[in-house]
Amino acid sequence: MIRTPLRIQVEGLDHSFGHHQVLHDINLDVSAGARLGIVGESGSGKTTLARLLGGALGSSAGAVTVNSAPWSAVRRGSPTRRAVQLIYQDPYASLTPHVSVGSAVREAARVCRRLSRRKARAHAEELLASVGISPALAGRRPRQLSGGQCQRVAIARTLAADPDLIIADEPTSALDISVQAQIINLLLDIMTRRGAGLVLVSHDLAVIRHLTEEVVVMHEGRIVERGATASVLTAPKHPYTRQLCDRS
Ligand SMILES: Nc1ncnc2c1ncn2[C@@H]1O[C@H](COP(=O)(O)OP(=O)(O)OP(=O)(O)O)[C@@H](O)[C@H]1O
Repeated sequence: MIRTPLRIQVEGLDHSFGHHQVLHDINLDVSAGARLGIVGESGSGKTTLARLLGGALGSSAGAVTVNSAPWSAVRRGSPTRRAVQLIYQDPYASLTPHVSVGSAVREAARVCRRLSRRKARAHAEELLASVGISPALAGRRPRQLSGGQCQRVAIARTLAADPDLIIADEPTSALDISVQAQIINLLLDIMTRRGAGLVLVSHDLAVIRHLTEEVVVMHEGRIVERGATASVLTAPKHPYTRQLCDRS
């Protein structure tokens, strides 16, 4: 299938929850090959921005567009919607509790790739194997797996959609240190082997340095600094970025 090159544009985005304005005048351009990090202290608006970028949260008309259309105009299940996949901090939250992990990945493969049930089953097994989940675990429900295993399943399900861009919000922060590196390496492998782009929200500047080429620094709902990851993190210009780097 030939796809339109993906481009998400954010222009003058403000966002409020009730009377609380949490994002102020955000401007950002993200395309399929992006490797963009979003950093900032807790409450600075990173998750909100990630969800708006991925169309998981509605924005004021026209402030966030995907291939020039507002997310609200992009149909569920459409190729554009599938091209952008979100991975959340809590791996259990992104899976349905009573559905076995094998079924979750199989169903995603069936719907996203329009496969027959038989082919979807085989494809789901391949995807689970590719993230290191053995077929013996496919019948388990999310809570019968560890957090790390569950995050792998969430990634396998994301891969079923063959995304151009993965938006990952703190994908390792709920996991044991020993498992974090495995998930990071998995994301790196997906980017290099499948050519998917990544928008990564993380508190961990070492991870941001490892996985991204550009970074935006958020403070109190505004982007206060942006640029090549290596230069922003090595020679931060904004005082807030300096503080962030000093603390890590
Ligand atoms: N659904 C919501 N309803 C009301 N307020 C919200 C909602 N989601 C987020 N907020 C508020 O918006 C602000 C930004 O939150 P957000 O989760 O985007 O920050 P963050 O930088 O991702 O923080 P963290 O690093 O702790 O996850 C916070 O003040 C938060 O309390």
